[in-house]
Amino acid sequence: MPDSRYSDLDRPPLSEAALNRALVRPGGLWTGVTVVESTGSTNADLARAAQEGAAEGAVLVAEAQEAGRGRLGRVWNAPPRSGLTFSILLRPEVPVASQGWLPLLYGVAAASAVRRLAEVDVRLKWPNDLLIGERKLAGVLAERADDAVVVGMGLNVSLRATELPVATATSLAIEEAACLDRDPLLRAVLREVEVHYREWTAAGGDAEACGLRAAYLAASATVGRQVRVELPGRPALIGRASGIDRSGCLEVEGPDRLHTLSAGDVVHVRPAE
Ligand SMILES: O=C(O)CCCC[C@@H]1SC[C@@H]2NC(=O)N[C@@H]21
Repeated sequence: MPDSRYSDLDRPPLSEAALNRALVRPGGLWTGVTVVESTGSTNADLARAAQEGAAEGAVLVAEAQEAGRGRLGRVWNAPPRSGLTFSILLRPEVPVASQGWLPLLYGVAAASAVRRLAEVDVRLKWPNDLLIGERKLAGVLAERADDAVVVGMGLNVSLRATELPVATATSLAIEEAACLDRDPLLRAVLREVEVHYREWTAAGGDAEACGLRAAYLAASATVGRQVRVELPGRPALIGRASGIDRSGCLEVEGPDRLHTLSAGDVVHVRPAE
């Protein structure tokens, strides 16, 4: 049954011109925002552009995605204009060992922007899922393209309960958030990413020195919790998430020893205390 609280009027298109006016400025990180009606994957498109030599700071937004890519080989699809699906192209000049912080940085920035604008309590499931309670509001996928990194985000804005890809997801509309307007949400996320990225690169990628590690721990819903981590090609690990190391890896106190994980799918197995 259609949900009478929503109509297509709640899903106005994004204006490329307005976004460029708001975000692109001399000396700023963002060099241009492109809005397309539909594409396969904004991450794949920007990865191709990166390989062809595109400069840092390109932003690509799609009103609809037909083959959106998620972490660990999953898909990310949403009805047109019901969310934000966009990618950015970065060329971080920091040591490779520190680059694992980039997806976490993005999570911290996006969570802070959404929290402020939408007035919802967003926390981070490692590495960078945005959660409200235990429900997923947004996901972030960082992919290497030669020496560039493409970071894409999918944020559920006006999805109705019947449109959620999985029952464990949520949207700003379902959470009765203070803002369902995609334009200010997108601007806020990109501005916050720029601030954190500038601080992190100025600190040579040292997440401790620029306060990123502390900001991540403050936003984390995972550290301190009992977790099950599904690991690619290995049995799942059950233990207590105890910290984040210097490279952004998750530390889990397992039954045998301390494990340091650079990838994996975390499940919070007990409610937060
Ligand atoms: O699995 C996740 O949680 C990450 C989802 C990331 C989806 C976004 S949508 C925009 C960008 N383009 C893609 O193909 N994927 C990312």
